[in-house]
Amino acid sequence: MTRTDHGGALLLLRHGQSVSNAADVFTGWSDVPLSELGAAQARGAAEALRALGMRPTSVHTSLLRRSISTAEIVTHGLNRGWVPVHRSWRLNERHYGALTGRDKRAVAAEVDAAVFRAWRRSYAVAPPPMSDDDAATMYADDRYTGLAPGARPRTESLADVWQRMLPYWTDILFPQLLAGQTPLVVGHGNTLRAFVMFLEEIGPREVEALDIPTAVPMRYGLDRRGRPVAGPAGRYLDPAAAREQIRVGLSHTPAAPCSGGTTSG
Ligand SMILES: O=C(O)[C@@H](CO)OP(=O)(O)O
Repeated sequence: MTRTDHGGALLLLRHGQSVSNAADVFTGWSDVPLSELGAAQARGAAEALRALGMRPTSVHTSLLRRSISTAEIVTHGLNRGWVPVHRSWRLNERHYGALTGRDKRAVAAEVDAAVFRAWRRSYAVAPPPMSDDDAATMYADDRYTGLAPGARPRTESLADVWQRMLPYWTDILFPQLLAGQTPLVVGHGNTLRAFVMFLEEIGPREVEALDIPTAVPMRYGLDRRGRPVAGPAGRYLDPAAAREQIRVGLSHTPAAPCSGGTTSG
């Protein structure tokens, strides 16, 4: 694979608001649709990318419909519905274990605030695992038949998320970037936290304060060493839109740490 002079650019986008985000429910691998606001946010993301002249050459989604729908809205909004699409369970949201489908405020009322925060935002701590029955239902879904039984998560920490995303970066995204392409990854709040942690070499403590707003595009170019770097304005193509999302998000679940500006999405 030949590397171009400038390398490619990686575009990252969290899906638009889902109905579970709107209801403040732990989502993880549950497959919920976009809310009306989420679909409008996806149209806005397409508009932002078009205004800034961003032209993705491939699109990468999880197997979850909030990622797939957002990607469809964005590519059609850019008049680039023809670009190759790759989908992988490796890009799924972090598996939220036994918290999946539970009301965030109800869980916050049951456990110590530090435990709740560690489940949501720490690097190393995973929430309690999903029950056998719930896992059996989840993995009866056709989309997961390719996943070896031993590789079907019952819960995941952010560290686990990065481990299962790493082959996708190494085998699919990085070669595309070295070839000068512009892959667009339409991901999830916690998978994109793991991506940003890796790309910006953020440490486990610092990542606790990192949150990713819905449908605000981010861009990383490649430096001369092939290391991805954020542009002069930082990771967000529209920092003002990111700040607005963060401000709105702070009215949700009272668990997000405040330093660095976070949102529950
Ligand atoms: O529920 C989820 O899967 C995630 C993102 O939507 O929530 P949180 O922001 O609490 O990690």
